[in-house]
Amino acid sequence: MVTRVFCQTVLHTVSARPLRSAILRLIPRTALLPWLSSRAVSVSEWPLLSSPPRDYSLPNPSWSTEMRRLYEYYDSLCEKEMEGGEKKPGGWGRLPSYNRTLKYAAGGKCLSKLLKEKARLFTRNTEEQGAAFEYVVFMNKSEKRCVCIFQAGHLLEGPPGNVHGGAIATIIDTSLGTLAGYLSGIVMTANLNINYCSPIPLGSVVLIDSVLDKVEGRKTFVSCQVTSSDGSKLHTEATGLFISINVGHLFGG
Ligand SMILES: CCCCCCCCCCCCCC(=O)SCCNC(=O)CCNC(=O)[C@H](O)C(C)(C)COP(=O)(O)OP(=O)(O)OC[C@H]1O[C@@H](n2cnc3c(N)ncnc32)[C@H](O)[C@@H]1OP(=O)(O)O
Repeated sequence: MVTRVFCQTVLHTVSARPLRSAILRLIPRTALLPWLSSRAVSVSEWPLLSSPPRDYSLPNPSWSTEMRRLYEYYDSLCEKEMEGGEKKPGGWGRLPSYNRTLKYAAGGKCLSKLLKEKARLFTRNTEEQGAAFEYVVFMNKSEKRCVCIFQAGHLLEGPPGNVHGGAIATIIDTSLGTLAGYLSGIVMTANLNINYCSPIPLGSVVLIDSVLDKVEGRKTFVSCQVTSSDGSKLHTEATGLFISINVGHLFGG
């Protein structure tokens, strides 16, 4: 709370960008985590917005039967509050997803003012449902693993009828980055290695299963496999290196 108030004060009062960055660099990453990480967000915790932001990871009419089936499967594994306030243990949790991560993270509204007003998260930049990246991430903290259910829309075409390699890299970066960020705080991608094994048909649903390999100081090593929804076909394999940064790094510090 103290950190949050401090950051908001700095951002409101310090207008010189280098000085602002320098001050923000002094704040430990871990202190910022609770209000920057996407898992800290819930609509009920966002009283500053006049209308709640759209959570793009919830089912919408463009989702295929397979996408819904997988969503319902992982959702059934999630921790749920039961009648009487007791929690049904599950180990899994669904991560909400907004089109301006920083703005909708609790307390991030002030930081987001420093960024371009029209900026949108690359994977959530169209309102046309089903056109591009339809995905939802389920996190298993104890297993240090996450599963992303991804349905590739028609705007992601590369080879005729199949998904563009850059779009595949994007959803891999998103999945691995979400896992690394969840486990290590604010991170940036330093390295991605991708092996494309078989094409992903447009409109199909795939699973991106990501795991933590190791953490060495500021370096978080993660890897993933992209498979068909029944797991029978391997489409892509990747490894990623994510480096923990101070928030000032995002502002040129
Ligand atoms: C914020 C809220 C998020 C919420 C979730 C949103 C969901 C969406 C998720 C979307 C996710 C999307 C995410 C995105 O798309 S992030 C966007 C794409 N990434 C970038 O633009 C990053 C650009 N690069 C940099 O900013 C810096 O180079 C970084 C920050 C990466 C490191 O610069 P920094 O000056 O800080 O660190 P350092 O140079 O002292 O190096 C430190 C250590 O790391 C080792 N090293 C460095 N680079 C490499 C390399 N390439 N291979 C192997 N090793 C490497 C290095 O040897 C050293 O090791 P050691 O000597 O200590 O052993």
